[in-house]
Amino acid sequence: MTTTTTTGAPRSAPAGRTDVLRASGVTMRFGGLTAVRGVDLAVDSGEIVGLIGPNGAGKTTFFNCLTGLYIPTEGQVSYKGTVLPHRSHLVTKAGIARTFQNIRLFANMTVLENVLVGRHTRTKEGLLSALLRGPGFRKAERSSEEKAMELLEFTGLAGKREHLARNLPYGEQRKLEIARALASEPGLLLLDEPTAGMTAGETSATRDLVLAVREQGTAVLVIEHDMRFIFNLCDRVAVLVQGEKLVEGSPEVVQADERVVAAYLGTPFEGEPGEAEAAEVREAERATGTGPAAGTAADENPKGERS
Ligand SMILES: Nc1ncnc2c1ncn2[C@@H]1O[C@H](COP(=O)(O)OP(=O)(O)OP(=O)(O)O)[C@@H](O)[C@H]1O
Repeated sequence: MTTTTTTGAPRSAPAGRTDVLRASGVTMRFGGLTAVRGVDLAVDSGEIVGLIGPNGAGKTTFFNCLTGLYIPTEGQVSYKGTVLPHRSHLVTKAGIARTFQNIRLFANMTVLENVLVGRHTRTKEGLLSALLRGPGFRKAERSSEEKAMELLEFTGLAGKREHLARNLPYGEQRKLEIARALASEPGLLLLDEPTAGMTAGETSATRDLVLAVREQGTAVLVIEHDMRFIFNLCDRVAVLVQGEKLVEGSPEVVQADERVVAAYLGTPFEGEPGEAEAAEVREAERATGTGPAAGTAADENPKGERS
């Protein structure tokens, strides 16, 4: 895959693969702020796709639109050909699981219990029952326990099954989050900055884990600021800048795209998302005399970069 795309609907899965995720024209506005603008993105079976972009580019907002936490202002999201509801537990039930930028474990529950809670969408018992550990949950727990232990073996945490989540080292807490997400048996796993704050060794272990997740048949969409991690791991990478998809393609194509480098360095470039709107505002300010006077430092440096 070496295509570079900036516009257009998400393409269909290539031969031998099937559509897992298709996001079409997803836009999310918060009042006057458009955090995500008309983003198309597809993930196919067997793929690991990276989503990168500078701080505030809209990556997490886009994830929240995919997982039903936000109702997109425009656009729609399908999973395996079915449009998803705007309810996060129904999205999980449909087959999309996620981890969050900040660790969200049940700190005072054991490692095993955390994974068992993650099973609740695949059992008849609800989350409340799981948290209260009522009789119905205990029965369902017996059949879930085997699956949970498999996941703990898979993530290398089986030996710590009885440890409280809060006592795990940071890297293992991140692993536990992934194990818990996998407990819902997803077809797509969304990871939001899985290596943030990790040592090089932990990052490398996370890479191996994500590759193993793919081997087990779960496609992955991952947000990450660690470029080395993304470019070594992903089959395809999409770049968001100011809420818009700027580039999408193989890691080689994306790394070589000078617009991506410029976006990270904060250097203006031709056709930059939001640049046309910014130029209109500057023109209006000039016309009404409300903007900075021509020739000032601010006018020459419209992005307000420090020199
Ligand atoms: N609930 C919200 N209400 C208002 N504005 C929001 C909300 N969530 C996000 N934003 C704004 O939307 C923009 C995109 O934020 P978002 O967190 O999605 O970016 P990001 O690419 O994930 O950034 P980072 O890499 O720093 O996590 C930012 O300007 C942010 O302030």
